[in-house]
Amino acid sequence: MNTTLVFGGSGQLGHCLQAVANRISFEGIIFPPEGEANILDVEALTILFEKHKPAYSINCAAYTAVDKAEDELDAARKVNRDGAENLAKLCTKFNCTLIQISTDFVFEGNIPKLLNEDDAASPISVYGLTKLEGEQAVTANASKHYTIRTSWLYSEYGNNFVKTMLKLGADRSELNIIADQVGTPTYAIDLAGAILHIVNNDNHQYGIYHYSNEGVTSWYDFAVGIFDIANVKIKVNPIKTSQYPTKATRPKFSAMDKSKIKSTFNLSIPYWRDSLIACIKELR
Ligand SMILES: NC(=O)C1=CN([C@@H]2O[C@H](COP(=O)(O)OP(=O)(O)OC[C@H]3O[C@@H](n4cnc5c(N)ncnc54)[C@H](OP(=O)(O)O)[C@@H]3O)[C@@H](O)[C@H]2O)C=CC1
Ligand SMILES: Cc1cn([C@H]2C[C@H](O)[C@@H](COP(=O)(O)OP(=O)(O)O[C@H]3O[C@@H](C)C(=O)[C@@H](O)[C@H]3O)O2)c(=O)[nH]c1=O
Repeated sequence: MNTTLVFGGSGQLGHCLQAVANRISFEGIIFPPEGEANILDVEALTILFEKHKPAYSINCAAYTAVDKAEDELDAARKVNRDGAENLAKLCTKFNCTLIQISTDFVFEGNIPKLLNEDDAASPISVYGLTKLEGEQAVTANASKHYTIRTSWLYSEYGNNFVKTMLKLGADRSELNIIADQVGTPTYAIDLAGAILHIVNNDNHQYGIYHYSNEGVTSWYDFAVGIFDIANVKIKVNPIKTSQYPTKATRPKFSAMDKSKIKSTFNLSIPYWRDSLIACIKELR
């Protein structure tokens, strides 16, 4: 039986992988505690690889605080680039396939079209830059890798936009939400299912893939959908990016084309609103 090691298992996607692996009785998946699986600690990682001899490693570990990263380039780069590079080198040494998770924020997002894997990445934030450097480190150092770019993750676990909206909706009567940033929300449970599907149906077509839910929306329409589905009465005002100043600049348009992952792995992807309904049902 193959062993799969998950790094960053205590984060949002890590929790979703645990939930889906349990649900589908996925065998041989291990979630080592962060104390034993710090992706910056090559010695500890080597011990783990020697012990478990994994066929797959899934890297969910990341520095994900987008605004904070603007003041913490070194800290973000350490985890997002150096950590990914450490895992890539060990995977090559131990003949393991690395599944690296990346982001739509590697794109500048100035062209209103569905982005595919060959479109040029040109990040406009420190977080996006360090995630792109992580992708490049993986491509350069892992002989077998699937690098999956995803976007706007949410779930019942960790911190995310859906939970923030529900929290704010409980004690505010009005909210201003940016309407001129467009992309696709992704239920992290769906992504976790897709990752385990790839492990189960590995056809060695290594490289970069895009995965989000289907459809395109703005943060404003996403928020309206959240309150509508959760039956929360609140006034939501559409605003421009310039009316909601943040440290990091975010792409205006970062919806991705998923044709490659769907055809390569025979995957079907749920529409974003259907998955949002499923998540809110879990949350309630
Ligand atoms: N969240 C989102 O909207 C999106 C996320 N992504 C990508 O998806 C992946 C998963 O994101 P998500 O689960 O939401 O992120 P989280 O921030 O929820 O989880 C990241 C996890 O990584 C852990 N971590 C940080 N540094 C290290 C380290 N040195 N060694 C081991 N673990 C570490 C964190 O632990 P601790 O909390 O203790 O620091 C945390 O548990 C990331 O690669 C992210 O860049 C892509 C698009 C959208
Ligand atoms: C809370 C709030 C946010 N917003 C806007 C700010 C921002 O443009 C957008 C989302 O804000 P958040 O800070 O929740 O999301 P953010 O952390 O920017 O989300 C990103 O995280 C990283 C990790 C990724 O990889 C990306 O794909 C993306 O999911 O909503 C409002 O307009 N009004 C509000 O009240």
